[in-house]
Amino acid sequence: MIEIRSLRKEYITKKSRVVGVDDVSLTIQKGEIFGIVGYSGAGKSSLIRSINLLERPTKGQVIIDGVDLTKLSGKALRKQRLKIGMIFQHFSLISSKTVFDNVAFALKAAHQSPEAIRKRVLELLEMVGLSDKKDVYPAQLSGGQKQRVGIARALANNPTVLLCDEATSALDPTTTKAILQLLKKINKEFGITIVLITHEMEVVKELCHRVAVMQDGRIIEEGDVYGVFAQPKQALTKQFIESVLDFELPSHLIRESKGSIIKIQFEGQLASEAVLSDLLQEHPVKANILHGKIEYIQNIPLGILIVELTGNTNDIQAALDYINKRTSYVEVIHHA
Ligand SMILES: Nc1ncnc2c1ncn2[C@@H]1O[C@H](COP(=O)(O)OP(=O)(O)OP(=O)(O)O)[C@@H](O)[C@H]1O
Repeated sequence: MIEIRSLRKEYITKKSRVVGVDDVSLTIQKGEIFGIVGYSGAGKSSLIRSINLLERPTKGQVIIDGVDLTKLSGKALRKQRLKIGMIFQHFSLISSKTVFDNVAFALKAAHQSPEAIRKRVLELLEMVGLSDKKDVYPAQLSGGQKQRVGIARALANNPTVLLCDEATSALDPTTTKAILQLLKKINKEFGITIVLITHEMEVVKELCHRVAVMQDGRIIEEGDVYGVFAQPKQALTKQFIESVLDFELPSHLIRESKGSIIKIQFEGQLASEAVLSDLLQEHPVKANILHGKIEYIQNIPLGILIVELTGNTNDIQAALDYINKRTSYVEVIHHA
């Protein structure tokens, strides 16, 4: 378990004092995949780098499995850090070393025997699907392969925590998916707690169990991923969600509409109920579907339907009341 308590990170520059993280408290459970999302400058890097003390917090505590890292230094800190692996946006591999030696490097730092190192490196390279690349140099690898080496290196000392600093931001969508699948597998098979920072909500949707949204150094919203996607509370969270779930109706559809255009949201098993056909049997309105989709978040469906209702005002109001009762969320986007 990771407990972050009242963490503050200030940077003192020649001209000013910049607050990177402003009083953040967070508990991340063992075995969880926890996403931290925010725009550039929100403080995500400062926060994740404080977890392994790559940045030493100005104030506050970082307690991992009961050990307060902020109280440690020197050898004791280096020993605890072996339990925390980290991967980076630009991979941070050593260009003059082969794939094998890049991974072995992490084990040498932990003073393992050459035989144990060899066995472990081969095991790790097989796990990330790079056994055939062990003797090549980073420059000969694709971005996705480089990140696989980064993952193998990060896992070398059997950490309990893996920190991912924008780990897929430099990769194309297909490679991103493959790396996210690998991270999912690692989390499932080894029960490693994963903390990742990203500016892409799509990554959170694919991978995370819980998410926190950061703005100006603070966490402004936190919750399980399905709940945050289905019912975001803060304006910034809504903006992030829209980047994944939203779409724009062609403006002529809205201009020419003679009824009410509504957005209906169906959560979980409600997504498979025949609400619209029931509605049309019970209410004298017409329903014209303008857009519809079902997203699966953590394998739970979230259905979104945009419908134009036409009929007389009272019937439309009664239809809206009916939909309200049967679904999770309904919003009138436009009234003719
Ligand atoms: N070494 C530093 N010296 C001074 N200010 C810093 C330093 N590192 C970060 N900051 C400042 O701290 C704030 C948070 O930056 P941080 O890099 O943590 O945000 P971020 O959300 O990770 O952004 P990005 O996605 O662009 O990396 C910013 O105002 C940034 O300018």
